[in-house]
Amino acid sequence: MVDAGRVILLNGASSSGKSSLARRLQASLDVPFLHVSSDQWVEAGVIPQRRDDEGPFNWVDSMRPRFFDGFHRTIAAMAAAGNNLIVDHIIEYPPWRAQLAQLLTGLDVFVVAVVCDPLELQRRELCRGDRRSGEALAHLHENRIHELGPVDFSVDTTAGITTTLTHTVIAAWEQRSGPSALFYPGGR
Ligand SMILES: Nc1ncnc2c1ncn2[C@@H]1O[C@H](COP(=O)(O)OP(=O)(O)OP(=O)(O)O)[C@@H](O)[C@H]1O
Repeated sequence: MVDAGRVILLNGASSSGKSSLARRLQASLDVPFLHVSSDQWVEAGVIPQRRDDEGPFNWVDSMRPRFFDGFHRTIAAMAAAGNNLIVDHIIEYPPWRAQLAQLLTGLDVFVVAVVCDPLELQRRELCRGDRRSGEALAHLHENRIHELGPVDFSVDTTAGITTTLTHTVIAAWEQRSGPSALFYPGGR
């Protein structure tokens, strides 16, 4: 039996800087961590381009729930195989958080809220041009992703992801004790 990997779970709105922070953490940590994101699957072309509103290609009601159900299971599977993971994710709904808590029970998990000023989120969204306008604010105000339950640590990327900020996250992770806040009851 291998020892399970440790999981650092970054949760933040689109454009909050999760992927950028994940890469900085990966580069700074003294042990290898895999950076895992559902975006990587999307960018690799796993999803068929056809996304009809009805029938088997219906994305919103049919394919998307299964896609993320499976993505959540892969996090647990990769960690169980002994991989340390930095998971870059948007926990959009209370059942997603509950499922992650259930799947990751018994593992060493550290949940980090990646927050950013809404105006800066909108600015980044506009600049990058590869995200739907309003997506980041929808994560904050419709999904209320930062109200789904307690976290272990929180970082604000509004002023940039500096070496100091990266080391602050690593120091907090190194000082973690007891079960992750992920396993405490959710917020709303
Ligand atoms: N601190 C920052 N200051 C300025 N720009 C940033 C900062 N962090 C990230 N960006 C830029 O904002 C955009 C989004 O960053 P990133 O991909 O890291 O966010 P994300 O939270 O992973 O987004 P998504 O969930 O949409 O994939 C990128 O173009 C990135 O270069």
